[in-house]
Amino acid sequence: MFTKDHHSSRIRAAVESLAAAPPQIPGHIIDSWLRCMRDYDLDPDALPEACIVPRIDLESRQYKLAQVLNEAKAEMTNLVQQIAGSSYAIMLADADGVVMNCLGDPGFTHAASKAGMMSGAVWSERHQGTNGMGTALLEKRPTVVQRYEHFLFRNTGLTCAAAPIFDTDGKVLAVLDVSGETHLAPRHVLDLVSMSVHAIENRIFVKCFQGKRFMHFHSRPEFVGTLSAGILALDEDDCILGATRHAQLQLDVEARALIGQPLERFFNVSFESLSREVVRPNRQITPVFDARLGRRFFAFGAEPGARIIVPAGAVVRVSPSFAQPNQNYMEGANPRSPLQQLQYGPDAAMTRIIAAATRVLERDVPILLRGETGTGKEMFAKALHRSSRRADCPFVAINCASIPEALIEAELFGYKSGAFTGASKEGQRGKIFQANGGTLFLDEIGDMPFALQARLLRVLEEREVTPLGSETPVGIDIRLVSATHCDLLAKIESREFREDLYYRLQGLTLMLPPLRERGDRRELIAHLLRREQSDGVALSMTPELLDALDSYRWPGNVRQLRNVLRTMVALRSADLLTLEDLPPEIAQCLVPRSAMQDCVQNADLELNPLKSAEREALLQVLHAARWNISTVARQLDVGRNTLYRKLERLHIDLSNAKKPLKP
Ligand SMILES: Nc1ncnc2c1ncn2[C@@H]1O[C@H](COP(=O)(O)OP(=O)(O)OP(=O)(O)O)[C@@H](O)[C@H]1O
Repeated sequence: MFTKDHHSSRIRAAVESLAAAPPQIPGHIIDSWLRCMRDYDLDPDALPEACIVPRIDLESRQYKLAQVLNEAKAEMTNLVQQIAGSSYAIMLADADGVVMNCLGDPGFTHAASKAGMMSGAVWSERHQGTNGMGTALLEKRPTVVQRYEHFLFRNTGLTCAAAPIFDTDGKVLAVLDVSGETHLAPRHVLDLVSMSVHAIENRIFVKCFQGKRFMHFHSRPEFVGTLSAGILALDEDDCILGATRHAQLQLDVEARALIGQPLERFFNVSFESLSREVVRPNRQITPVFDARLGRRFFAFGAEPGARIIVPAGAVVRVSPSFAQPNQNYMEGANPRSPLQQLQYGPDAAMTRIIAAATRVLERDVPILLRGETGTGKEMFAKALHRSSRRADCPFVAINCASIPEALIEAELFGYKSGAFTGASKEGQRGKIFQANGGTLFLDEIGDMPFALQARLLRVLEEREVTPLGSETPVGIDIRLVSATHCDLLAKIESREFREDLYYRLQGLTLMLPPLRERGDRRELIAHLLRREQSDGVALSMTPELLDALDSYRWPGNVRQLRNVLRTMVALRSADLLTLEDLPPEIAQCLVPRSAMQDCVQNADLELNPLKSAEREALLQVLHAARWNISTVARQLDVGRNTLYRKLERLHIDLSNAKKPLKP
């Protein structure tokens, strides 16, 4: 145990006379201490303020790193389970050392956030001195930093194990870290972190080359299909499209020398000869030879669509039929924009409105969002803003229904000092001006006082605001998004809403579907439940509960669903939620599942006998699989999209099938 003085004199002595540094201090730690003193001018005793990036910066970094974060999620949850019970935080930071995601032991993550271990905190070496994430990013290799190896005395309570995540060209994308106050066996933890990093890299690789053929290989047969195996992605002509880091290591060739080359230049096999083995019940591996050096490897080939082995550390503990995120929607070769992330699975209405909004994203078209309360209109407006080039400028929301009528004018347009009794001396910039360069979201626009509507219209037409008490207009550049749950046409009819303003607001009107009509409801439930498990505890639910939540009518839409899940999580007796956890007011409204089938049986159909028989057969399979589309797709060995097309052709309407007959 060192005192503060001891700690800093030990570092200074080691840096000043490298030869005299105690041998137990590893070389990479001394190198890092040197950088801290000479390059960053840090003081071991200093207590610098934790550096936290602004929220908007964090969100844009998370957006850029979306694919890595998506693929890392499951692995981080695995890690949580593997080191459960210790006081630790598991963090993923981007290549600049900014923490993107932080999970861990609930007791510790609270204390950890005080030590700056939280989303948005910067753990680069420059900011925090020698530390797991910052030093691993610079060293570009898995790194342990134990207590007094930290440069800043204030971090010496921690032990960190971190490993960088690379892309296939060797560029560092991010870093995964486990940091704790307890003295975890650091080498063991580093092994776990390194395994998770390999699993994440493999997942990203497989996702990037989705639909391609893969060859898995290793020099030892027992390692084929494990994390240490190499994976090559191949096109139909056996040409190499990509290679994982392990593939490059084993072949001792860099990606750029592999890509575009025929497979036969490196192995004495064709993909055909390998994949023939895969159809056998027990996946066989085939001995193959390195075409250049004659070394022996073992390999198997996986056809596109075949279940690809993405070796992972441990299996995530979720109930087997709990809706997993729909792979096609949650992930993809390209990161999804914040708008696209609002869709969790197949749903025609969401696809349509997201596509329409994306088309006008960079055009000066005002958007009017309609939809029942709680359908996510404000979330949609925010996502629209974050997906556009205005993302770095303000998003300003104003709820026209909740501001007293007397204040709304000042709130919107601002005022000069002394404009009215009670006005502040300095005056105030109105919300419209605050949104300059960004997005102004007018929620509950139907409740805007009639008299004000004319002023708003003028602002929109002339693109300038004149604060109360002023005569000088100020030019503005805003994107306008408004929202309402009421029928504006009826309000126009009753002379409560100006028709000219209505047409000015609705350059594009988008109707958000109620939750009960969304085809991605089950995936949305799964997503919201995952959001509630921020303390790192893996929550799951029984299939019965998922069915029940799926079939409820949700008058309060996504807001109500989120609140119900939040309550269930808070009051739960175990991490596996069951029907018992349902709030009574929801449980009372449920209808037995058998009653739900009628609507699909009695559809008014015009199908030929063959199609009718196919429909019957498919209904039976769906029924047996509890209407789980992924299960059915797997059983029938077709893709989910093909299955959805088939359902449509055979007039099987899933959302009807699952809806209760009465709310
Ligand atoms: N697509 C979504 N994904 C995750 N959560 C959502 C989604 N849509 C809505 N929510 C949740 O529901 C809550 C309500 O959403 P939001 O305020 O955007 O709805 P709204 O339609 O604007 O409601 P209101 O009409 O009552 O103002 C949000 O706080 C959010 O937690």
